[in-house]
Amino acid sequence: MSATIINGKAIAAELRARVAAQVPAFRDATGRAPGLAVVLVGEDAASAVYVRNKGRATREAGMESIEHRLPDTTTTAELLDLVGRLNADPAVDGILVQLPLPAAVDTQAVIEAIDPDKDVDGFHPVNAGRLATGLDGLVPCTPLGCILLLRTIHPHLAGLEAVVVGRSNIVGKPMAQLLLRESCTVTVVHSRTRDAFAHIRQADIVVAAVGIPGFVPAAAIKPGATVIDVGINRTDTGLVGDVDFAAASEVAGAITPVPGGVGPMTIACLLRNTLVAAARREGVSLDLATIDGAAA
Ligand SMILES: NC(=O)C1=CN([C@@H]2O[C@H](COP(=O)(O)OP(=O)(O)OC[C@H]3O[C@@H](n4cnc5c(N)ncnc54)[C@H](OP(=O)(O)O)[C@@H]3O)[C@@H](O)[C@H]2O)C=CC1
Ligand SMILES: Nc1nc(=O)c2c([nH]1)NC[C@@H]1CN(c3ccc(C(=O)N[C@@H](CCC(=O)O)C(=O)O)cc3)C=[N+]21
Repeated sequence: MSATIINGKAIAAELRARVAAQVPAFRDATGRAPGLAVVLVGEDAASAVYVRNKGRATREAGMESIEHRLPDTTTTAELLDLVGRLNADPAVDGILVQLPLPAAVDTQAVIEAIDPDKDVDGFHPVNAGRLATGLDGLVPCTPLGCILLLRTIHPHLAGLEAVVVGRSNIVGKPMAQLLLRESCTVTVVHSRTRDAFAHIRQADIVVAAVGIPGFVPAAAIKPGATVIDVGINRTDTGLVGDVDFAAASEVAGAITPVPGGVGPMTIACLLRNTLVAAARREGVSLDLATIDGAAA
């Protein structure tokens, strides 16, 4: 069997277009564009590429991109000061501090300093708590992008068995919360799980966010399952995911490629979250079901 390849690049382009289509109404209502501030500390080459891509996508959607590039000697105090100024700036609707930060910086303090209503990454404990308790908030971009990809295959996710591989605060845990919100039966496996593959083999939906190239083998996938590969691993042979794509695509029912799967959705969801944050701050109403493509 040959799996459906889920075209994240195309689905992300559609989401970006739906977000961009809402920007003129926001401008008319408020007299300004939604603004996204991105903070990049240090010279990490991969981070610089993402930040450049985010800036371009933001401008293409008709939003304002505000980039702050700081040296890798930047202190926690300096970052807290910058975040404080961005919190107070009425032209800034979204704040993203690119991770990882240099080891000397107190990352948690920086995340907690961001105004939760401008936290377009959804990493602030207030937004994690809102997600866990069913309140409206800002949801992490990568897991949200995974849900939107899953919906293209499964219009109804309720009742499906989902296994999330990885339990990080930025991917695995919020992914599990979102799948639970969709009424999936959710299992989270991690490095201390006794037999991760035994769990994965039961899953209708596998979301792999491990950071190990090809960690999930074809033998661990239930025939026909939907596989979402979050992994972005740079190897000698190029960018690869956490799933053995070539073999897994012979077993799965549907699978995301790397590149061209989850990555582009992360950026599209960042624009979506910036629009959502801007609209909530200004009291402008939005039809989220239409933007997310979930309208009947
Ligand atoms: N496409 C995108 O937009 C994004 C992609 N990524 C990519 O996703 C991947 C994961 O990222 P992130 O969540 O930040 O990574 P982390 O390193 O923070 O988390 C990795 C998780 O994998 C688990 N793990 C490690 N080894 C095993 C194992 N042998 N068996 C089972 N579980 C294991 C860890 O378990 P434990 O907790 O026990 O240590 C941990 O929970 C990376 O490749 C990253 O580059 C990340 C963000 C966005
Ligand atoms: N505060 C913060 N928020 C993040 O969301 C965040 C972060 N820090 N740090 C790093 C990770 C990683 N991440 C990606 C975004 C886009 C692609 C992406 O567009 N990938 C393309 C390929 C890009 C390439 O070729 O390098 C693809 O998969 O097709 C990948 C990874 C966001 N992250």
